Amino acid sequence: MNKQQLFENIKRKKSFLCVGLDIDIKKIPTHLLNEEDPIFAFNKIIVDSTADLCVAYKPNLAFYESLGIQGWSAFEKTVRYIKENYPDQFIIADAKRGDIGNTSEMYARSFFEHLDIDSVTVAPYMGEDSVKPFLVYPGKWVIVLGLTSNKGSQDFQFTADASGERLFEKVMRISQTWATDDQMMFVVGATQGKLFTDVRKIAPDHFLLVPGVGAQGGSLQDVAKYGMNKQCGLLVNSSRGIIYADKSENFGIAARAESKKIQEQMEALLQERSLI
Ligand SMILES: O=C(O)c1cc(=O)[nH]c(=O)n1[C@@H]1O[C@H](COP(=O)(O)O)[C@@H](O)[C@H]1O
Repeated sequence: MNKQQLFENIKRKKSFLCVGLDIDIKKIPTHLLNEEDPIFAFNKIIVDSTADLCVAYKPNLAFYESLGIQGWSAFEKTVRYIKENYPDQFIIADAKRGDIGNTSEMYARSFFEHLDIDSVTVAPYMGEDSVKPFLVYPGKWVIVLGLTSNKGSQDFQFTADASGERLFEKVMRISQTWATDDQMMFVVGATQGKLFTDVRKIAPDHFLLVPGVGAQGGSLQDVAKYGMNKQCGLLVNSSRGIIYADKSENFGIAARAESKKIQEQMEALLQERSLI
């Protein structure tokens, strides 16, 4: 999927919501534990309940890998289920990979060859040769960590060099020379509010993956105010706020209601900017 297609999906669905599939086996309704694959059974209901309200899904690998082979199998089944039933969805493997080139090549193979996933999150700390192996797949995306949503983002990301350039700015300025904005996005946490203005100075046209609304308390209004561009340019993720909106057997209905609430806010924000 390219950038224009992603924007078309956003306009058609009046939504730039990404549903985070961060499934903790300890938090899913107990009746599902009798299923052969409880995590996949949970995901199927979440996806079927939300697919018309969102444009992307983001399974975070940690939640699957924590269960070993069973978790990886649930991850693969989930990706295949989305691809087969909702081919317009943009799938993000949130894996935060990145290693020497030879190793990154293997990570890229597992997400883009073994599985036909659209994008993978990558930590840029190891530099160009750790990111480039993900960029040789036409139509596939790398989502580089820019300015993260967590408290620890203060530890390194704001450190400025002699010229005043902060580390997150340097990361975003340099890494965008490795690929076009049809292949690269940046992660910017919703909790960073006004700083989206600074991000947009460096990356005016890139799509941003924005986690941190919902459970982490980031403001969708601020993200749109300071971060939206002429192609929307935002994929706003919520995981726990949607998937655990209700912990009973009604979790699918509750996840849909929560997604609908966010989608309606997004529709209003897109209208305000005359994008729909
Ligand atoms: O790369 C990410 O997606 C990410 C970056 C970041 O800065 N902050 C952040 O929360 N995330 C991920 O986004 C999701 C947020 O989940 P909730 O806080 O439950 O909505 C988790 O999968 C996080 O690992």
